[in-house]
Amino acid sequence: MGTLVICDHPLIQHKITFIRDKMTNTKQFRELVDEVAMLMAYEITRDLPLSPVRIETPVTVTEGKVIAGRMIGLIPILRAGLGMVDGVLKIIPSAKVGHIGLYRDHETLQPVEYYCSLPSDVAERELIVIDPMLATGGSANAAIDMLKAKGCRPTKLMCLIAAPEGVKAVQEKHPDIDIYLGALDEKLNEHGYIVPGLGDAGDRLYGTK
Ligand SMILES: O=P(O)(O)OC[C@H]1O[C@H](OP(=O)(O)OP(=O)(O)O)[C@H](O)[C@@H]1O
Ligand SMILES: O=c1cc[nH]c(=O)[nH]1
Ligand SMILES: [Mg+2]
Repeated sequence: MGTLVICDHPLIQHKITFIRDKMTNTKQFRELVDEVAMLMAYEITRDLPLSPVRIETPVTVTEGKVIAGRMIGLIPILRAGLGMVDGVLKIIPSAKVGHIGLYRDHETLQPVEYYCSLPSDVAERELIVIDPMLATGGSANAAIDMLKAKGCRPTKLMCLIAAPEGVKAVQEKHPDIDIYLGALDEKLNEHGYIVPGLGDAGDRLYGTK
């Protein structure tokens, strides 16, 4: 089973509280999501391998450590996943970005695919799937399915807020994936929304409702 990491650093908890607040406007919401994504990237990169390098300080020659060149790809699920990409890229600037377009049918809650564009060397990269919301888990599972079907190597799923139902669904279907969350909420409501959640992440990011 992949690991489940709740990134509950006080800064992340503080910012998620304002992200949840319905009085937070679109501009503030976007900025906060960007900041939390950046802070979560710190935790997500904790296992990056290092290699030694000899450098010269103004005082002496010494051995430092640098990231050992692991190739990473970020796969935001459109639309809402886009809101977290720039924050992660601030920490992992060499990552390439592929996009998967999925929307959740409002009646059936099933994900519907409408776009897929991946970097040419995607199969050589370790992929992090990004979406602020993990509700039923249908969208995340569909994105991971699509990547695996193309011979790619998704290893991590990064979400701002999840419902226990979504975590369980991904763990059952893709036990090889490590899940990183900013918060694990209580439940889904009868409309498939996370409670307490933050409402519709895409609409709040882009002001579409
Ligand atoms: O776990 P699930 O039950 O699949 O729900 C989560 C999905 O729902 C939202 O996308 P939405 O369908 O609202 O599309 P949008 O990002 O374009 O708003 C969210 O960003 C996830 O992709
Ligand atoms: O609570 C939810 C569930 C799915 N998608 C969202 O944007 N919010
Ligand atoms: Mg939406």
